Amino acid sequence: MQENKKALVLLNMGGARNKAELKMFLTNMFNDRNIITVRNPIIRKMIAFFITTTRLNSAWKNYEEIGNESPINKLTEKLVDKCNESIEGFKTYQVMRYTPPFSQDVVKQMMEDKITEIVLLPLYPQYSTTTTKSSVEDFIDYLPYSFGQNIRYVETFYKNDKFNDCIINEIISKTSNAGEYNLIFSAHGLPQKIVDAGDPYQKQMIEHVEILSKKLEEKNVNFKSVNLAYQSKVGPMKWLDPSLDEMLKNFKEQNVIIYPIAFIVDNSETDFELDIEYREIAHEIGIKDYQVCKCVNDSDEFIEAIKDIIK
Ligand SMILES: C=CC1=C(C)c2cc3[nH]c(cc4nc(cc5[nH]c(cc1n2)c(C)c5CCC(=O)O)C(CCC(=O)O)=C4C)c(C)c3C=C
Ligand SMILES: [Fe+2]
Ligand SMILES: [Fe+2]
Repeated sequence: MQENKKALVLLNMGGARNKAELKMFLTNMFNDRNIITVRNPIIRKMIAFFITTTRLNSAWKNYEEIGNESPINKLTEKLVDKCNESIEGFKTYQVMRYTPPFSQDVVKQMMEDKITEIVLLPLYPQYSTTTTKSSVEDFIDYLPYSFGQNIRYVETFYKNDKFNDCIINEIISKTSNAGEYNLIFSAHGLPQKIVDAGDPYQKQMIEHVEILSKKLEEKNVNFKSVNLAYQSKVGPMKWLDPSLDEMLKNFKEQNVIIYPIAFIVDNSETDFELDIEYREIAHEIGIKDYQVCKCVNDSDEFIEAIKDIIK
């Protein structure tokens, strides 16, 4: 009888290691039918070409400020290594959606490794068609038909208690005086049109913030205020409200702690946007102390949460 060989596959977005990869990232992202939802692939290709061409140089300047690459790749690799050291019974792989390693190549490797059972873990706590669905569909597209049904995926894990403990502990580590700080959960934004078409991301995000607020209350950690805002708007369309820029304006001469609630590992949106760009905005507004929490990354606590999430 054939031995059962299980794989845990971490799915993430990817990010640029250099300027050529930023072009690749943008091209692949804007050709994704879950991101640009126009049906005609030729029109989508034209839109992708237009956005990539106009955005490339200005976007690259942001990566120059964080060492010429996104931290997302190295941090996801560290997480994979730690899973391989600590999670028994699984070989862990990573797949990125818009930069290598791509599904096609990893699936090929997994078939060579004679994997017979797969658990997909998209590194997005809340479900979105633009992230979870896009990554899972892309992976399954490359899985040979002969592999059969031995595959399952984690749709969301924002309700997982161990995961939420990781978030709470990071937030608590930022101050010994919560009453003096406003806590802002900052989520990556989404076009309103995608939510109106049925994407559950906003609803789950609101629920996640409620769960975390309750957990803080239970621990008797009482922030001056707890808020949810959306960062990283791209283009002229309406995106989810309130934006992080607008939210920060409420806290002139006050202290703020930001938690990046949509991400598992730090990336350009945390290291550049939150830590550099929004910090400057906060300074201009007159915010006194502005702190950005780290994502859960490859912390021992998060590895324990993964064990619980996939069990
Ligand atoms: C229409 C555009 C975009 C949608 C929708 C979108 C959704 C979305 N994205 C993330 C997570 C990440 N996005 C990242 C970068 C990034 N995102 C967009 C656009 C959309 N995202 C762009 C154009 C970029 C590149 C940077 C830039 O030019 O602004 C990243 C960072 C990758 C890295 O380089 O480190 C992450 C992570 C989520 C969770 C999400 C929807 C829920
Ligand atoms: Fe994004
Ligand atoms: Fe951005």
